[in-house]
Amino acid sequence: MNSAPPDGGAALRAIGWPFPGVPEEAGDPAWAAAMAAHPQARPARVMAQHRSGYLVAEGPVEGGAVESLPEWQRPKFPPEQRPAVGDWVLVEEASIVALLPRRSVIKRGAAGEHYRQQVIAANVDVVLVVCGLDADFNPRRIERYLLLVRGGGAQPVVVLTKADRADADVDAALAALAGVAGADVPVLAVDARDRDSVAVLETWLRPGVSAVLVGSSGAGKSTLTNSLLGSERMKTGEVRSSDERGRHTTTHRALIPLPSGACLIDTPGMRELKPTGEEDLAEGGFAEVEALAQQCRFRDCRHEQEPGCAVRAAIESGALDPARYASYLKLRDEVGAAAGKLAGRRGSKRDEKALGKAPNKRLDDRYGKR
Ligand SMILES: Nc1nc2c(ncn2[C@@H]2O[C@H](COP(=O)(O)OP(=O)(O)OP(=O)(O)O)[C@@H](O)[C@H]2O)c(=O)[nH]1
Ligand SMILES: [Zn+2]
Repeated sequence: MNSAPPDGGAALRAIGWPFPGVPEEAGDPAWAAAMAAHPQARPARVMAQHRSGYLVAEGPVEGGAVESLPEWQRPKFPPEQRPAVGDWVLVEEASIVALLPRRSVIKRGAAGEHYRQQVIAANVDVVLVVCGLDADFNPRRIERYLLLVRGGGAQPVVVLTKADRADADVDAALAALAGVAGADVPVLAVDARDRDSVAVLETWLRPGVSAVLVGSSGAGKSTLTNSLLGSERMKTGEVRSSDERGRHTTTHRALIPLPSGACLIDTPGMRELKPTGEEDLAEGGFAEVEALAQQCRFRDCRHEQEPGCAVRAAIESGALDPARYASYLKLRDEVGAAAGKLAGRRGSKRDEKALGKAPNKRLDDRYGKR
């Protein structure tokens, strides 16, 4: 049995431990099994990479450096399987002994010399997609964020800031997003500077929830964070020191406990989301465009000059917004290009003939030959 922490798990809960109660009551069979296999270990949450190891937290105040599992340091170990910010690990002494299975993940495609996937954050329950109701308001950008965060297992919530501004047209924005966000994505308009106004978000920020903010520069993410923190605000910059062995003094920028009981994960990677190639345009918010394409007379219709094209007909009748369709095409190409690189990488790793062609063919079927 894992030893119960003296506070019954409250410290872990403040940094997003997803279950009420003490750790050995982990409400997830895979987690419970991993914990049973390491009875001396304590759960901790990854805040950052740290030299060859990681900085982890066991509560809202302290963080410490721990050693990584040796296999994670092998150059060929798949980077997306190494711990990332938000991952839960089991720690014994000052070493990680296990990574608890991810409940959700936000990844991005990273093009370099070799195509890779990067895990930006793990175990994120809620993604707040922040966009200002000023000149920055852009349904296309929101559409893009929704596509990139869906599929990873997190719930997106669109937060329209600057609703208090004289030039904000809340009704027009909600109308523009009606076909974009879908019934499963809440859209809320707030004054991010006002604590009472942002309180509507607390429905999604309950204890045990881990949330991240995405949105372009100036959208109001820091303002929103400070309002959600309310009177706790000062704690974010607080530095505590500790003499315990193996402990380092650190601030808790990566995991920010909120008074509502949720935990905000703040990591720079959230600023640059790019398709991984695994996104699904139908599930990612473009179901109606994909459904239209199914109705074209020709299965390989390019929606250009072909007769019987349902997509063009919908644009002409006003049923499909041409800007949304243009955005769909652009994202489809981006996802398709990333998917091609992903398939190429997977193919080159195994038998080119056996596996390399199959994913490419599947992608051609889905997205057309490019
Ligand atoms: N009137 C009004 N101003 C807001 C609101 N939200 C943010 N602002 C202002 O917009 C500016 C940018 O807000 P930030 O919170 O710094 O934006 P950010 O998303 O954190 O920007 P980066 O740190 O560059 O990513 C600041 O001057 C805020 O005061 C709002 O709801 N209403
Ligand atoms: Zn067509």
